[in-house]
Amino acid sequence: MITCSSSESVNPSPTTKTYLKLPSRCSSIGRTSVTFQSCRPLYRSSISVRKKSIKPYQINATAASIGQDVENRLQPGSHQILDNGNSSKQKRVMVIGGDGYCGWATALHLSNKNYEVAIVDNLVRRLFDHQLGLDSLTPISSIHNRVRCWKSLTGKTIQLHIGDICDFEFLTEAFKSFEPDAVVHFGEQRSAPYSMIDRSRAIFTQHNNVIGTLNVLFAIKEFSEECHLVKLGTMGEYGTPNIDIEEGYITITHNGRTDTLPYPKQASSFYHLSKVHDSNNIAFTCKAWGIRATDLNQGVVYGVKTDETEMHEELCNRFDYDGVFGTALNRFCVQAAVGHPLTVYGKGGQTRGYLDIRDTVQCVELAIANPAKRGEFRVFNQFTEQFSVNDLARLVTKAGKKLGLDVETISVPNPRVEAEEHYYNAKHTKLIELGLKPHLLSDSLLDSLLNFAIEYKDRVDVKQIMPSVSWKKIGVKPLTVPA
Ligand SMILES: O=c1ccn([C@@H]2O[C@H](COP(=O)(O)OP(=O)(O)O[C@H]3O[C@H](CS(=O)(=O)O)[C@@H](O)[C@H](O)[C@H]3O)[C@@H](O)[C@H]2O)c(=O)[nH]1
Repeated sequence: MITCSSSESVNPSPTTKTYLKLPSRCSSIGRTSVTFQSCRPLYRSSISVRKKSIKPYQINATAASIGQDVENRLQPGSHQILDNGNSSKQKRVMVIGGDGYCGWATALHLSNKNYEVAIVDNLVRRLFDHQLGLDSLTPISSIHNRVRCWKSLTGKTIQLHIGDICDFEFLTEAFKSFEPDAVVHFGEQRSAPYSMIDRSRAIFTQHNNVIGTLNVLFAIKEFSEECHLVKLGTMGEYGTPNIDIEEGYITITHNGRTDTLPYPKQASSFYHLSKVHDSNNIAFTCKAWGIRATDLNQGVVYGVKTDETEMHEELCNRFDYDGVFGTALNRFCVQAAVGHPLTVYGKGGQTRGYLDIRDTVQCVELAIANPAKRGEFRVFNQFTEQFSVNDLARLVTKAGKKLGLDVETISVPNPRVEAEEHYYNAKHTKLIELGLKPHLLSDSLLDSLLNFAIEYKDRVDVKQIMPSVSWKKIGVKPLTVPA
């Protein structure tokens, strides 16, 4: 049994400085505070915004107590880089959005691989849950307790900088104090339904994502020009064209002339569009300023456990199953566990690239270990297998039957505007060439995901399962959530 010495200290230190930006109500660009005049409060309850001087807060945990189980998972070796060609130091990776689903798993993985890690996060993902009345299937610890627990188990420190990257003053502090060699940027509003709730959420998503990324690009240019940006993009940037999807670029011959051009983008939500805008801004700054960047066009992620999050319950990752943040396969597993019919939207022929969260962390590590060149804008399609929604429903039904679950499927009127039957064939070879060893969706993985959902099924709020956000009905009026 492993004990974690942080578990008694639930509250963060009173000296913690935080700056939380509330969605859509106000935001700041650089030192200029901008208020969206037309944005009214989103919800009936009022939440005050504290806007204070910003100092990164570094957690120092208590002494390590390492059990045998944990020791087995710890990684030997360290990632060294040459410093001015003379001495060497550990590679320093800033994980923006390191408190979220993919970010937390990645921060732990990189720390375990002996990178020096700093998490930058404004904790707004937790605020979305409070505002919308949602919760993770799994109970999750505060970020402060998470990093204390990690330190306690492994002896490794993860720095914590709580603040908003849309605030350039905060980001500057974080960059200057940490001096990253690489920045992994997960710090965006990542739900397509969230971005389609109402006008203010659409604006929040695009402002937060596009301005945040622009600030990161400016910070790299100003303070850390050798730094490699590893940016989480999405396969959704490409849409569902009736031709094969390439990795970022396509060579076209037109009127007798040939060129290699960015692959056409046809995103289908304000969220997915924000990623398209990001890609364009990054590509431009690679050319104009010589930034080195990798855009990881990730597919739909499933799963929850990684080697590191499994080490202790306080390291447990979040697992979303609701109609706003839950993604298809994770949702279907929870639905099967609680006896809710699987919610296939429309005809169910919607096909996407999928990957296990253990491959997300592997892919990010591979991108960091093999950086882009100065001025290069690299694009990798980050998924391992393609499935239609109907395929997923069939797989979960079969796996559920083996566990004695009676799994039904219903066709829900599609709340989105998307093709429900289409051609889909996307390339995904570049990460494999770099050494990715995929965890493909197997019967045993589905069994374990279903068992995981069954273990926590008492925490499921079935009211959150059906989709509630309609692409066509989005309006200008801020939507509130009934109690
Ligand atoms: O209960 C459900 C949930 C989803 N779908 C369908 O499943 C497909 C995927 O939806 P999703 O909610 O699993 O994923 P999506 O909204 O596309 O977004 C997720 O996956 C994206 C990768 S991709 O889909 O664009 O490749 C990431 O960028 C996002 O951050 C992540 O939230 C869609 O056609 C959707 O209509 C259903 O049929 N039933």
